[in-house]
Amino acid sequence: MEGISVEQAVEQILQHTPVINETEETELNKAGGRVLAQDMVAGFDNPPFDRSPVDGYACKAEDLAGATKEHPVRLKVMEEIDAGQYSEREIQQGQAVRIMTGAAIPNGCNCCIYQEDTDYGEDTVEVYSEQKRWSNYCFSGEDFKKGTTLLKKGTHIGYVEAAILAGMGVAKVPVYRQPRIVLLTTGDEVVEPGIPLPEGKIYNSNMTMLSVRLRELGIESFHMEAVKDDPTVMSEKLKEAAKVADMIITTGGVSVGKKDIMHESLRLMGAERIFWRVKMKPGMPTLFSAYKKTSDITATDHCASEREIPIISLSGNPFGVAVSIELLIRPALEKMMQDPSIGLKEVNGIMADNFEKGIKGRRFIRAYLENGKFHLPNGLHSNGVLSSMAGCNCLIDTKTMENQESRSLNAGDKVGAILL
Ligand SMILES: Nc1nc2c(c(=O)[nH]1)N[C@H]1C(S)=C(S)[C@@H](COP(=O)(O)OP(=O)(O)OC[C@H]3O[C@@H](n4cnc5c(N)ncnc54)[C@H](O)[C@@H]3O)O[C@H]1N2
Ligand code: MOO
Repeated sequence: MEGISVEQAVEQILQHTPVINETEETELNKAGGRVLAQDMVAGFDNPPFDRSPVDGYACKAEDLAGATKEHPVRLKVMEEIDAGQYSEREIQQGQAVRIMTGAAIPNGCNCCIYQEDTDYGEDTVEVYSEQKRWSNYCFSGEDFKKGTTLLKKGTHIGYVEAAILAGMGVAKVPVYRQPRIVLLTTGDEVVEPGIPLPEGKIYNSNMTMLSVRLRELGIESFHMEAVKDDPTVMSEKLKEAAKVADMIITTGGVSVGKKDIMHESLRLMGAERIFWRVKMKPGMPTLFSAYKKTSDITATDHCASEREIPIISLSGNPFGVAVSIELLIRPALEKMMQDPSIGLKEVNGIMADNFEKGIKGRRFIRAYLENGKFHLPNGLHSNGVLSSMAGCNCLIDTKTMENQESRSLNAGDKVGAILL
């Protein structure tokens, strides 16, 4: 197979991929999936007060010595404290307060009692069990202490991290700005879904695949366009895209046919070819270029700065696009977004089925991993066929086959894969 290895391809893509260091503030509710651009330090103890974890009563544990159902201890109930209320009262020997879960425990108390262990009394209460000091008692700061760094710069914000930020009282979250990715597809045979299909045409599945996958990986902002098979038009579109993009992804037109326009389009644009062809199936004819863009001189910034924009041109076959997104684009996004959660996850397992095609070179095979076993979907494994990939959750990498010389992959073989 012609070309460089997948690893070399990734290395070269990374070399020409910028890290986005610009930051912005986003609303807390929109922070999920973003990456923190600053350490987040607690500004107060949480909870800010000692609180009851039960609905019941708070009192002094010493008062309850020897309490049983037969010989209850009777305490005077001074007041009721519900969650959200605060009492300045100092509780004395023989006294208790009625208290609800989450309410601030008043001074003088050192335990809380489940109301089920009492007679639910209003003015006085009979308590049926002893308590140790500090039992059913949550201390202020048990969640976090003022001055503690709770989340570090570079943290991927998931639902838990977002909720921690909410608990800290943060409404605007400092995050790295999102990469601006422009998606262009080529192909005179390709039309957009939603219109009747003319003879000789197919619907554009690559654009939707790329945009939805990017969204799944946390990238919302991008521009998309289907461009006809004309190198002059495409080179203009590429130049336009380069004005706004941090990265450009194209599909189709990278092979050797008369209409494989990407080579000429990128030359006309003035982009530098870094590599063409990767030793992998599908996605072999992937073309990677870098475009040096000089930003305009502005009034405030008198020196023109040069920026490099990576242009990843994928083959048109939809399964090739699906595989290349994972192997080539994800590592670039991981670097660009400084988000380790985007990195590839590798898994090992055992083949449950035979792979019926012969294996030449390094191949990535769609599969479904369940309980350590790789199941192959029904339907063709051709590179232009996507329908059989529905429901698959991994790509088997034939480089991980125990017997590298083997041309077949059979049930029982140990093999590795990347998770989708
Ligand atoms: N003589 C040779 N022919 C081919 C070679 C070769 O080495 N010598 N390589 C083959 C391999 S491998 C691949 S992969 C393809 C790559 O072709 P291109 O990247 O130039 O892609 P296209 O020709 O434009 O399209 C390939 C295939 O995918 C369909 N397609 C394209 N765009 C879309 C889209 N947006 N949505 C859905 N489907 C799309 C297109 O209609 C073609 O069927 O070249 C082989 N040929
Ligand atoms: O590299 Mo192509 O995607 O094998 O069919």
